[in-house]
Amino acid sequence: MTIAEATRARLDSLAKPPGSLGRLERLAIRLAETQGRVDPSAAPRRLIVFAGDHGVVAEGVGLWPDSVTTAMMRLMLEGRAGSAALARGAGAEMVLVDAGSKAEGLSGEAYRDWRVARGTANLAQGPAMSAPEFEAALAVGARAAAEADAAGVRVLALGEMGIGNTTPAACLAALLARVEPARVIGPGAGATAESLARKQAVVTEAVARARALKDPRTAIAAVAGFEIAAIAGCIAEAARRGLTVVLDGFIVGAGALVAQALDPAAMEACIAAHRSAEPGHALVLERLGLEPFLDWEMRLGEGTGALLLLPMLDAAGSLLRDVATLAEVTGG
Ligand SMILES: O=C(O)c1ccc[n+]([C@@H]2O[C@H](COP(=O)([O-])O)[C@@H](O)[C@H]2O)c1
Ligand SMILES: Cc1cc2nc[nH]c2cc1C
Repeated sequence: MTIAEATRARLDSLAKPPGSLGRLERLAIRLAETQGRVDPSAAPRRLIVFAGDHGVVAEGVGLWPDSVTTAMMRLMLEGRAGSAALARGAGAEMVLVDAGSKAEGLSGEAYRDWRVARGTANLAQGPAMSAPEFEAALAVGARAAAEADAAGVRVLALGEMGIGNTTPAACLAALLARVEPARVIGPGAGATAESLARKQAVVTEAVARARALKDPRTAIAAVAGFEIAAIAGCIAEAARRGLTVVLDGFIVGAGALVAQALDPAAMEACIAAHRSAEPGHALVLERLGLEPFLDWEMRLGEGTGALLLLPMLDAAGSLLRDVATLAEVTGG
C-alpha cells in the first residue's frame, strides 16, 4: 500500500462521513506523502527567502531599480516586510539567504549592513552565469536545506526577493516547460506596455539562444538567477532529507522546474501553496504536476503565498493525528 492509499484509508476510518473535509483531506494526503508517513506534522517550520539581483534589469524589463532588492531584504530583517508579518502570524522562523554573494544564512539585527553583493550578468547579452556559478548557487540552497534539517525543521516554506526575476523565471518556464515565451510573460511587480514589450523580446531571444545549447545545465545557467538556482538546490536537498517543501509563486515555481529537470524525484517533497496572479504560474504548476491549494490572486513573492497555507497544513496534520476513529464512536 502506498502512503497516499494508507492515508486515504486512515481519513476514511475517522469519525466523520468519508470525504466530508473536502480538499483538506487532499492536503492531508499530500502532506503525508511528502513526509512518507500517515501521521505527518507541519512543525517546526522555517521560511527561507533567497535573494538575488539581475543584470537584465538594465534592459528596462520592469519598473523598479534593483536597489529595492536590498531595501526589501533589510525590511524583512527588521520584521516589517509583508513576509515577516505573515511569518510571525504563521509561527515560522525566517531565514534570509543572499544567493548571489554566497553569504551565510542571515537572520536578525546583526546583519543590518548586509546587501546583495553581486547580481547575475545581463542575460540579454550573454549567459546570466557561468557553470561554476550555477553549481555554487545550487550549493547555497542545498546548505540552507541541510541547516534547516539539522535544526529539526520539518516544513520549509520557500520565498524569494529579486527585482527583475520574473524575466529569468519566464525564460526558465519557456525553456523547461517547452512553451512559447508569450505564454509565461506577465507584469511581475508592475509593467508598462513598453517594459512588457522589452521583456517579451529579451525572453524570446534569450530562450532561443539557451535552446541552442546542448548541455541542459549550461542552458539553464544561461537564463537563471542566483536565487532561483539556490531554490532548486534547496528543494533537491530538502527532498533527499525527507522535508516538506511548500512552494510560493511564479519565481519559486521556476526554481522548482530547475530542481525537477535535475532530479524529477524532488517533486515528491513539494506542495504548491497557491496559484499566483502572474499568468505563467498555472502553466509552471501543470508542468510540475502540482495542484495549487489556494488562489488568492497574490503576486508579492517573499514566500507570502507559502506562509498562507501553513495553518491549513497544521489542520491537515491535526486531522490525521488527533481525530478518533468511527469504530471508537460506534463501538464497532
Ligand atoms: O510570487 C510571484 O508569483 C511573483 C509574481 C510577480 C512578482 N513577484 C515579485 O516581484 C519581483 C519581480 O518582479 P519584476 O517585475 O521586477 O520582475 C520579485 O521580487 C518577486 O518576489 C513575485
Ligand atoms: C516593493 C516591493 C516588494 C517586493 N517583495 C517582493 N518583490 C517585491 C517588489 C517590490 C517592488
